[in-house]
Amino acid sequence: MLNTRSQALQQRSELEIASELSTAKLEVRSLSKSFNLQTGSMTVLEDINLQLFPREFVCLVGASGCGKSTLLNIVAGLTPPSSGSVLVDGHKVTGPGSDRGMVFQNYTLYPWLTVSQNIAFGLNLRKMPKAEQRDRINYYLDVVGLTQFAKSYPKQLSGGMKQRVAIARALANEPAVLLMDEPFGALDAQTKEQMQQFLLELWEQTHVTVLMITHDVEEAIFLSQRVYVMSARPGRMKLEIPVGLPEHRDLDMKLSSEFVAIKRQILHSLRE
Ligand SMILES: Nc1ncnc2c1ncn2[C@@H]1O[C@H](COP(=O)(O)OP(=O)(O)OP(=O)(O)O)[C@@H](O)[C@H]1O
Repeated sequence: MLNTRSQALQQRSELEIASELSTAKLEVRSLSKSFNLQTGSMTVLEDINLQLFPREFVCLVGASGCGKSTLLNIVAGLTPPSSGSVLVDGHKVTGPGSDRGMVFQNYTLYPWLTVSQNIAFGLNLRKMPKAEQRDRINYYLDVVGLTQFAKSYPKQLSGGMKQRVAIARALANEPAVLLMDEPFGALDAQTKEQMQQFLLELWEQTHVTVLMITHDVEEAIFLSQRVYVMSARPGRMKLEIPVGLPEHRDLDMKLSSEFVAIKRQILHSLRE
C-alpha cells in the first residue's frame, strides 16, 4: 500500500513534489488559549505560530505547565482555541479527525481488543472494506515489529510494545500528521532509548510528519529536524532551533559535539 504510494510519488514531476513539500502540513496561526477559573481568566498560550512541512519531525519542549499538552489537544481538535487557528493540509481544524493521529503517554489501548483489533479500530469506524483493513493491519504490524503478537491482548505486552501498538493504530489511518504527547514518558531509560531508535527507523521508513512533545531535551534533538522551545506563563514560542544532524542517526550521535552544542543552546533557553 505504501509501496504503491511511493511508486506514484516517484512518477510525479519534481516540480509537483517540490510544491507539495513546501506547503505546510500543519500550521498554527496566532493561536491563544485562556481558561476561565473561579479567580478569573488564565492565559495559557499566547500568540503561538508554528509550521510543519511534509516529512518533518518536530519536537516541542518547555517547562512543566507551559501549555504543551493544551497546544497539542487544540491541534488534535479536542480543545477549541480562544483565538487563532490550526490548519491541516490547508483545512481549518474544527474538531477531531482521522487526518491527525494521536499517541499519548499513558497507554490508551482497548484492553478487551487484541493487538490487531486495536490497530483496526479507526479503520472499522471508517467502514474500510475488510480485505483492505487486513492489508493495512499486516503492514503496520510488520512496521512496528509485532506481527507475532497480532492476537495478543494489551495486558500480555510490555510498556514499549504497547506504545508500538498505539503508534501502529495511529499510523494505520495514514494521518497527515502524527501528534505525540510524551509517548515514552512512562518507560524506563533503556526501553525509552530503544523506542527512540525504533521511532526514528519508523519515520525513515514511512516519512510521516510528526509533532511530538517531550520533557527530554536529548530525545527532542535525537528525533527532530527542528525543536521549538516554549516559555511558561503564558506559553509562547521562545526559540526555534534547526537540528543540522544527518537524517540517519544512531545513539552514539548523542555524544557528538554538534549534538552537545544544540543541547546547551536549548538548556540555556529553558533556564532563562
Ligand atoms: N481544562 C483546563 N482548565 C483549566 N486549566 C487548565 C486546563 N487544562 C490545562 N490547564 C492549565 O493550563 C496550564 C498548562 O497545562 P498543560 O497541561 O498544557 O501544560 P504542559 O506544558 O503540557 O505541562 P506538563 O509538561 O507538566 O504536562 C496549567 O497551568 C494547567 O493547570
